[in-house]
Amino acid sequence: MTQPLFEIDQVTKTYKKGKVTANSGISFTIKKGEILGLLGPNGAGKSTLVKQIVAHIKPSEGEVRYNGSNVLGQMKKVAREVAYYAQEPHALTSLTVSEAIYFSGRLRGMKKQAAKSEAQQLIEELELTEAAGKMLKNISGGQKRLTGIGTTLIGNAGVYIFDEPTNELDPKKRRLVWDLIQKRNREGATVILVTHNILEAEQVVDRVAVINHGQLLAINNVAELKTEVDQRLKCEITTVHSLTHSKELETALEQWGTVTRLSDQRTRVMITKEDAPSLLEELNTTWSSHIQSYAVVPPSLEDVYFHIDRDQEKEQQDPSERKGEKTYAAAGS
Ligand SMILES: Nc1ncnc2c1ncn2[C@@H]1O[C@H](COP(=O)(O)OP(=O)(O)OP(=O)(O)O)[C@@H](O)[C@H]1O
Repeated sequence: MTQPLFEIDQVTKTYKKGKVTANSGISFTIKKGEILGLLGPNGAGKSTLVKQIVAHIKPSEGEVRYNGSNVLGQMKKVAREVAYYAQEPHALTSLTVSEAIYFSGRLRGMKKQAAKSEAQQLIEELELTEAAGKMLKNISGGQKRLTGIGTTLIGNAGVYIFDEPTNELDPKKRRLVWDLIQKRNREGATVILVTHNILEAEQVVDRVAVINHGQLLAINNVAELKTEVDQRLKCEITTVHSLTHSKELETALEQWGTVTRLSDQRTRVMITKEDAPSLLEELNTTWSSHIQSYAVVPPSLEDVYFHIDRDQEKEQQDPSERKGEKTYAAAGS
């Protein structure tokens, strides 16, 4: 078996003499060349985990190994080979955009000329040309983020860790950033991505680790996670009038599966894949004058996330509901 790139082994971090637990007993591996998403709500312990991975935080217990050795024993190598985009804004506010990107390349061991030309290329790719000569303290929040992306991408690190890279960016810039991250991954880089933006993450990640209350709740590829949650499809229907005035339609929909009213005129029916064609035919014939539009959608990563989160909330409320048989967390896979 090929050795994983990172092994996160029973990692725990506590603060305030053990009173605050940022994470607890987390174990999983990261494969070379994959894009792994870390999902979880605010305060879940995601940033703490990535800081442990890049050796910025020493675990209270357990260890993180990079290519088989503890990251704490090879901090210079890790700093050179693992580019980390932190959530906190850039500290070097008196540098210009191009200086910040150029010097990051130099710190990663690049020769002057190579750093200069790659910085120039990244400035163009990130559409920062107009801001290139301005100091970081004088540019917008979004431009600061893009500069941070540039300082992370320069120098072909091999591993990129991004903590919320698309915060504060407009939709066009977000797309630009995802494209650049995916391009690096196609060239062989490993990417770890912390994000709240599940819909965007779904487009780019190979596997997802779901974290909450400092614990790893699930790790698997998106398709597998989805089948573990619910194999039914969602049929979302917009009616011409409120469903309150179409009792017959509501009763008819209830024959197909669980009906949820999303708003006055929007309704969701959970249906099996096999039933979908017949339901659509009925909507098109019997109910066509009642219906404005409909769409059949498979479960999304967002559904997976809320499903897992709901399970954990239940377990915390009532430990007797602990679901020993749940097999989301394929730790070490
Ligand atoms: N230096 C610290 N001292 C005390 N508690 C801390 C410290 N850093 C983090 N914590 C606590 O550890 C927990 C996990 O924090 P962390 O920043 O890892 O979460 P996160 O998932 O990255 O959250 P967000 O999505 O909001 O950035 C939180 O309860 C946080 O308050």
